[in-house]
Amino acid sequence: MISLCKVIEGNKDDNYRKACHNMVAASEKWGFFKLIDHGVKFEIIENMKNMCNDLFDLPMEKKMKGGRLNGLPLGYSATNPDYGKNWTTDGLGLPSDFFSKNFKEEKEATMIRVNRYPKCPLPKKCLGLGSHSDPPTLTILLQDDEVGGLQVLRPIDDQWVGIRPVSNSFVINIGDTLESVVHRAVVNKEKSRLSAAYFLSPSSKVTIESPPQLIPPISSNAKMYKPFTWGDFRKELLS
Ligand SMILES: O=C(O)CCC(=O)C(=O)O
Ligand SMILES: [Fe+2]
Repeated sequence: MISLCKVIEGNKDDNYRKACHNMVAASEKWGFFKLIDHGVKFEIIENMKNMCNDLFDLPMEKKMKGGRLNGLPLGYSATNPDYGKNWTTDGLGLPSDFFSKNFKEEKEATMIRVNRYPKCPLPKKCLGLGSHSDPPTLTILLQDDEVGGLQVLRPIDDQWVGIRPVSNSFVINIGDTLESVVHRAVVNKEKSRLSAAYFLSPSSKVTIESPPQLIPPISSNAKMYKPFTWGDFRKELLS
C-alpha cells in the first residue's frame, strides 16, 4: 500500500522519489499495488460508484445502446491520457518524458470498463472474470469498499492471492506492454460487487521495446524482447 500524501503537491523531493521507487518495486514483485491518499475527492468516487450502479440497473436493451467499442464487447470508452506515467520513469531512473511522450490523445487510447458481479449461489463453481492480464500499460481500478474478489496469481508458487479492499484507495496494476500480470475476479455468495477499471494505452504507432538504458551492457546485443507497436499488438489481440 503506497501513500501519495507527501507527493501530491508535485515536488520532486525525497518523498516523491521514495514513492516512485516503492511503486516500481511493487510492480516488479507483484505487478499490483494499492494507492491511498491519492487526492481524488471521496464524493467524486462515491458519485462514480452510484452512476455505475444506476447504469447496471437500467434494462438490458437500454444498456446495449451504450458506447461499446467496435470489436470489443466490453466497457465504455473515455479519454484522459495525462494520468499516471511519470512514477514509472522516475522510479526506474529514466528521463521523465520517456513514457509520457508516447501517450498522445487518441480516440481509443484509454478505456474504462465497469463491471458488476451479481451474488452467486455457487461461488466456487463460477468466476466473475476469468484469468487474464490487461493488454495496455497501466490499469487504475476502483473496487468495491467491502466486497473483495480481485485475485492475483503469485508467480513464485502459482497461488491465487486476494487483494483486500481498502476504503478510498485505487488498485494499480501494470499491463502487458510492461509485463503481464495474471489476475481474475471471483464472485461472492451474499453480495454483488462493483469495479471500474481504467486502462491506459500508448499511441498505436509507438514502438514498445526495452529501454536501452536498462539493458546491462553485457547483453546489449541480445535483447530478450522483440520490439512491437501497440497498434500491431492490439490488432493481434482483437483478431
Ligand atoms: O473486477 C475486478 O476486480 C477486476 C477487473 C479486471 O481485472 C478488468 O476489468 O480487467
Ligand atoms: Fe484485468
